[in-house]
Parts: sequence; C-alpha cells; structure tokens
Amino acid sequence: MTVRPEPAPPAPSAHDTGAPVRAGLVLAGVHLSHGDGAETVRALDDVHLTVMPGELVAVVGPSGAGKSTLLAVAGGLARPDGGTVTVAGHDMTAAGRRARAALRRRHIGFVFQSGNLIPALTAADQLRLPLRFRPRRARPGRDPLELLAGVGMADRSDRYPHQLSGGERQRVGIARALVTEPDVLLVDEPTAALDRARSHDIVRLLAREAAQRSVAAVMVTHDHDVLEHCDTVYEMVDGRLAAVP
Ligand SMILES: Nc1ncnc2c1ncn2[C@@H]1O[C@H](COP(=O)(O)OP(=O)(O)OP(=O)(O)O)[C@@H](O)[C@H]1O
Repeated sequence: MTVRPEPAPPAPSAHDTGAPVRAGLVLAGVHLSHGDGAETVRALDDVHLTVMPGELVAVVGPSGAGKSTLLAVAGGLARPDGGTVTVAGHDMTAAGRRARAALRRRHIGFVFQSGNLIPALTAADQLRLPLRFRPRRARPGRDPLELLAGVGMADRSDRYPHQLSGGERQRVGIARALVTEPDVLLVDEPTAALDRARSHDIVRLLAREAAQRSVAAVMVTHDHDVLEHCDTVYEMVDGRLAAVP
C-alpha cells in the first residue's frame, strides 16, 4: 500500500507511446449539501480526488462522513452544488440528466454491498442484462462466461443468487459491473457481509481487475484489514477527503 499526498500528481506518461495517460476519474473542488436551513449537512466539502486507470483507491471514514455521497456524485447519480466530476475525460457535471445517464452506462460500473443481484436471473444472465441495455457507441463488452470464469465462477454460471454464497454473489456483482468494460468502478462496502478470508479474496480480485483492465476503481469500506490491497487510502471526515499519512 502506498499513500500519496493530495492533490494527486500529474498524469504519468504511457511507457510505450509517451502519450499522457488520462485520469479515469477526477473530482475537483466538489461541494454538496443535503437539506436546507438549520438542517443543512455539508456532505462533501471541497473534495479533490484523482484516480488513474489501473488504480484501486480506498475511502475510509466514520459513519455519516460523506462516503456514500462521494460515490453517488462520482457516479453521476447526484449532482454536486459546485466543482466538477470528470469521467474518462467527460465532464459529468456539465451534462444534462439524459447525457449523464448515458455517460454513466458507458463509463461506470457499480458494485454494491451484497451484490444486489436480480433474484430471477442466473449468474450468466445477470451479466447479459447490462450488455443488452448498453448505449450506442458503448464498447462491445466482455464475454459473460469468460468473465465469470475469470472471477472463479465458471461452474456456477447457471445458478440463481439464492444458490450462491455471499462471497460468490459478490463475485457475480463485480463481474456484472465489469462486463460493459467501464473506465471507472465504484464499489460500496464490498466486504460488509463477508468473513475475513472472503474479504481479502474480494478486494484482491478488485485490485487485479482494476490493474489488468486499466479501470480507475474507488472502494468505500469500513474494513481496515483489506487496505493492504489498495494503491492509495483516503480518509473522509465531515465531508472532507484527505490522504492517510
Ligand atoms: N438525502 C439526504 N438528505 C439529508 N441528509 C442526508 C441525505 N443523504 C445523506 N445525508 C447526510 O449527509 C451526511 C453524509 O452521508 P453519507 O451517507 O454520505 O455518509 P457515509 O459516510 O456514507 O455514512 P455510512 O458509513 O454510515 O454509510 C450524513 O450526515 C447524512 O445524514
């Protein structure tokens, strides 16, 4: 695990071409408040974050610090009050609602706490669904069965969620998020329902996929055990994000 001071350094050059590598995700001066009047909560307070392709960033912090809000804004699910969010070079904050939804489907994969799978679909069909609904000009996507094999689920591709363990459901959830070949992966507490060994397996898998597929990945977690697999760790406190010294 390496810890990097904030703000992130300039993009490095690609070894083979000398071309600059474009950041997968950039949040610059992002603010967001919930509620109004005396009830206002500043959930994000001047947040800066740069995640390069291939990098797995962890965000830790106390309950209510703003971590889920950070993922919602990074994923274009919520619009910040100020600042910009850029995904694979596209300014999400400048885009209208429909354009933002298209950018989200084209460039972003989400992984949720417990997999969030659809009960009536087999593991393979969980992956086929987002491929069917991908927007025009999106990448063709990965082969669902190959991808399931890659996450250790080759012999369970025809199982339904209730026939899978918590760790297996999470593997399917990760594969589903990756099947559309996103530039950015946003991961919310992936180990919350898992034991220690499974938790390490899942975060190792996330780090491997991010590195091999040049995905910029952000994982929110309360699980300090798994931080060793992450490239950079940030802490969020009262809406402010800081690199962990
Ligand atoms: N829709 C909302 N309306 C009003 N306040 C909200 C809303 N969503 C979140 N908040 C408040 O914003 C702050 C940040 O919430 P957020 O869910 O981002 O925290 P978190 O760090 O993800 O917490 P946890 O670790 O418990 O999931 C909290 O004070 C929360 O109560």
